[in-house]
Amino acid sequence: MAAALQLDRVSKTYGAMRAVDNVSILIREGERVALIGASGSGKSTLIRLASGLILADAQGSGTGAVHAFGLKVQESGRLASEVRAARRNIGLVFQQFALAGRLSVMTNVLVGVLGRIGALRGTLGLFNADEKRTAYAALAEVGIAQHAAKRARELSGGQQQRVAIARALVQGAKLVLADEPIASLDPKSAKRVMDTLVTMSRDHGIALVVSLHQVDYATAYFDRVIAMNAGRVVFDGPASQINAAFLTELYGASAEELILPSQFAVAAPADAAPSHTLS
Ligand SMILES: Nc1ncnc2c1ncn2[C@@H]1O[C@H](COP(=O)(O)OP(=O)(O)OP(=O)(O)O)[C@@H](O)[C@H]1O
Repeated sequence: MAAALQLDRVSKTYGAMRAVDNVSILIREGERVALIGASGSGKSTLIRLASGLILADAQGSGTGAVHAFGLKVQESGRLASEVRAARRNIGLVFQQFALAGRLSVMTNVLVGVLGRIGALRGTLGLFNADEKRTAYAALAEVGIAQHAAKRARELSGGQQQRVAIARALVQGAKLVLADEPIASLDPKSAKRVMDTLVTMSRDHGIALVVSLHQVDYATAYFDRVIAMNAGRVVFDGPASQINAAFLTELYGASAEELILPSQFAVAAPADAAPSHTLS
C-alpha cells in the first residue's frame, strides 16, 4: 500500500535560514497527524513542500523527494512530471481562507471539481447537475448548505474553513493538508472546524495532516504528533506522550506559546476524539 505522503530528506533554505532541515516523514493512508511547533519552526514551509507549492532545495544530504500515494510531487528541487496527478489527491485548507470571496460558496466548492473536468468547461463555470449535487451534499456534510448561495466573503472565518473542507471533499482528496486552519478563529469556531476535519477524515478514510500552534488541540484530536523546532522534526510519536514538561524539554521558553491557559482547555467530542483519550 502506497503511503499517503512520504518526504525523504527534504530541506528548504531561504537565504541563510534553513526553514526545513532534512525532514523525512511517512503518513499512512487514512492516518491523522498533528504538526506542532512554535512560530517559525517550519510547519507552513513543510506543508507547502508536501503539496508542491514550493520547491525543496536541489542540493543537500538527500534528493528531497516528495511522494503522495506513490505519485511523485517533486525531487531534487524540481516539480515532477506527474505533479498534477499527485495534487488531485491532495486537498488544501489554509489559515488564510484561500476562497474567492466574491464568488458564491457553491462555486468555491465546485472549484474542487476542476482537477477532473476539462479546463474550458471549468473556466466557463459550466458545471453539470451531478457536480452541483455533489457540491451541495459536501456543503450539507460540513453543516453549511444553507449558505450555498451567499458570497464566500459573507461567511465567518470558521464557516469559510468549512467551505474549504467541502471543496476538498468534492475534489475527492485522499489526503488533506491543513495549515493552521484554526489560527484566527475563536475557540467555538476552532472546535467546530477541528470536529469537521476529523469527522471528514474518519468517514471518508482521508489522511489528515493539520499544523497547529496550540498543542491542546493536537492532543485532543490526534493520536500521532510530529513536533518541529528550527526546521527539524524533534518528536514523532504518540500524542499521549505530549505534556507541559515534555514541551518545555523540546522548546525551552518558547513552549509557553504552545500551551493554552487552563480555562481554554480543549475537549474533543467523543466521536472526534483520538483513541488515547477514550476510556
Ligand atoms: N518565503 C519566505 N522567505 C523567507 N523566509 C521565509 C519564507 N517563508 C518562511 N520563511 C522563514 O522560514 C522559517 C519557517 O517559517 P514557517 O512559516 O514555515 O514556520 P511556521 O512554523 O509555519 O510558523 P508560524 O506558526 O508562525 O506560521 C521562518 O523563520 C520564516 O521566517
